Amino acid sequence: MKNIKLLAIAPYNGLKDLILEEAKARNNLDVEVHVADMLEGVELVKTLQNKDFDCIISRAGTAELIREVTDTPVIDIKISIIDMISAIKLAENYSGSYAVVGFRSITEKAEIVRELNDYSIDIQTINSLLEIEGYLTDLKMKGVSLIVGDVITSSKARELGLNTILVTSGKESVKNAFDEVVNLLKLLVIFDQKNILIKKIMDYSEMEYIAFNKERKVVLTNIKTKRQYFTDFAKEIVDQLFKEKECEIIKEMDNSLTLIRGKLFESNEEVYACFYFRAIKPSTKLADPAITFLNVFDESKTNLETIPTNNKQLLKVIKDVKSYSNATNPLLLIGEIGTGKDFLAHAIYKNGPYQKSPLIVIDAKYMDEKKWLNLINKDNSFLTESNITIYMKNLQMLNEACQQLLESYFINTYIHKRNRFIFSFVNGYSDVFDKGPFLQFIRNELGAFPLVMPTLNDRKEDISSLTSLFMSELILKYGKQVVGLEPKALQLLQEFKWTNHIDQLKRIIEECIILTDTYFISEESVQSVLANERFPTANTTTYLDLQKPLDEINKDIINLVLSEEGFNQSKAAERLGISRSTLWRKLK
Ligand SMILES: Nc1ncnc2c1ncn2[C@@H]1O[C@H](COP(=O)(O)OP(=O)(O)OP(=O)(O)O)[C@@H](O)[C@H]1O
Repeated sequence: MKNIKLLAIAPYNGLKDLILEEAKARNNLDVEVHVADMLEGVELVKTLQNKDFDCIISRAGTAELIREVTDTPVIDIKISIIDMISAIKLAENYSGSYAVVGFRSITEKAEIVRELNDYSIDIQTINSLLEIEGYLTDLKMKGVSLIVGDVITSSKARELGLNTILVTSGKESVKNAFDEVVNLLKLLVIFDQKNILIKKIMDYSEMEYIAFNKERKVVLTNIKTKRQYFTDFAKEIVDQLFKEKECEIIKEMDNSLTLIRGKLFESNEEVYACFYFRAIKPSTKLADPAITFLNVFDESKTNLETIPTNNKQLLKVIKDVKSYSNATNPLLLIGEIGTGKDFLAHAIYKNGPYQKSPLIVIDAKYMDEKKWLNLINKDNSFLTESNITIYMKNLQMLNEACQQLLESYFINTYIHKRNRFIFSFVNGYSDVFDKGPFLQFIRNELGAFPLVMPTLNDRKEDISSLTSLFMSELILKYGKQVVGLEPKALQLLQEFKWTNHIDQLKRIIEECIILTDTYFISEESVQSVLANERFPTANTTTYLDLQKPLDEINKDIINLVLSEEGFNQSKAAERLGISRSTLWRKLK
C-alpha cells in the first residue's frame, strides 16, 4: 500500500510537536505540518491544494473552516475532557475571576467539567469569529481577568489586556485523530478500488455509456472519441430523460442502428441520467421502408383524446382501445386503405405500457421471405428484445410461405408474450390471407382483439372536422388564407364515394387549397378536383354494398356514375336514362 499523504494544520506550535512525535511512531505516513490558525490555515490549505493530500488534520474552529474549502477529508483533533480538565485545573489556581470562551467543541467539554466538579464557571459559547470581541469586552466589564479558550479567543483576549490559558490538545487526542485518519483512509481505499473495478468492467463491456449530473455536466463516460455523435445525441435528449425517467430508443447513427437505453440513478441524494449505447444489426437495409421506428421523444400528432369523431363505430373502437391501453394483449386493426389504421396504431403505442421504448413498424408490403428469415434468425435482431411495441401492418400481403414462417416463429419464441403486438390488414384484399390459417392463428391462438375501422363513407359526419383539421395544416404549408368550404362544397365531399378514405380526403383538400385564391373553397373547385379522381370501372361492384336496401343501392349507383362523369349531372342523367330532376330526387 502506498504511503498516506497527510497535511496537518496546527493552530499553535506545541501541537505541531505532538503531531510530529505521533507521525514518527507510525509507518506509511508522509506528514507535512504547518502552524496556522483559523483563516490563515484556510489560505494555506488553498495554496497547497495541488499537492493531492489524502487527508488533512487540524483542530476545532480551524478544522471546521478548512472543511468548507476542500473536498479532501478533514479530521478534527478533538479536545478531550482530559484536555479541558487540565486547562480548568490551572485556571482554578488563579486568584482572580475567569471564564471559558470558545466554539461549541470547547464549551461543551467545559460544561461537563463544571457539572462533575460542581464548579461555578462562566462559560460563553460563540458561533462566529465576529462575536468574540463583544463577549470578551462584556466579561472584562464584569470583572473577569482570565480567559480559558482556543487560540483565536486567547489571542483576542490578550489584545484586550486579559490573561489567558490556552486549551491544548494532549497526546491522547492527537493519537486518536491519527487512528481516525488511518481508519477513514482504509475505507476510502476499499471504496476507490471498487470504483476502479466497476469502471474497468464497464469499459470492457461492448456498451458505451455516458452519465450526466443534474447540471447536465458529464460525470462519467467511456464513449470513444470516434463516436462523439453518441455524446452529442445524449446531450440533445438528456433534459427529456430527466423528465421521463427512462427511455429506450432505436436510432440510425453513422450508418448503423444503435439501441440507446436511458435511466436515472440516485446516489448520495443526487440524481444522475445515464445512457447506454449498443449497436444492433439491421435485418434490412437502413433506408428500407419495410422496418421503421418511432421513438418516445419523436414528435407524433396521434392522440386518442383528439381523434375528431362523432361516429359511433369509431367511438366504440376508441373506447375498446382505452380499455386495452394498459394490457399487453395483441390487437388486430381491420379496415380499408387509408381509414386510419396506422394513426390508431401510433395512438395505441403512445397510450400503451411500453411507450418509453420504441415502436417498431414492420410493413409486410415491403417484406419478402428472405427479409422475414433475416429478421427472425439474427441473434441480435431487435426481435430478441422485450417490452417493446411491434406493429405488423399490411398482413394481407403475406403469401402462404411467409404466413407459415411467422406462425412457427410465434409458436417457438413466444415473442408475443414478451412484447405488445399490433397487427393490421386491409380486409377483402386477398383471399390467401382472409381465408388463410394465419389470420385464424392471430385471432384464436394469439388472442388478438379485433378493432374494425369504419370507412370514410361510414363517417360522413366527421368529414367536416377532418377537413378543418387538414386545412389548418395545409394553409401553413401553402401560406393561403383559406378559412373553410362553401356549404355545397362540403356536401359534395360528404356525398362522394371514397375509396382511399382519409388519405384520399387529405389529398383532395390539398389540391383544393392549391387551386383556391379566395377565403372559401368553392363547390366548383371541389367538383373539378373530384372529377379527376379515377375510379376502377371494371370492378364497380367492389364499391356497391348489395346488402343495403334497393333505394340505397340505387343512390350508390347514381353517385358512382356521377363521379365517373366528373359530377356533370346532365351527363350522368343521360347515361342512366333518367332526367336531371329524377336524378336529384333519387339522391335525396
Ligand atoms: N383521426 C385522424 N385525425 C387526423 N388525421 C388522420 C386521422 N386518421 C387518419 N388520419 C390521416 O389519414 C391518413 C391515412 O391514415 P393511416 O395511414 O393511418 O391509414 P391506414 O388505414 O393505415 O392506411 P394504409 O392501409 O394505407 O396503411 C394519414 O395521413 C393520417 O395521418
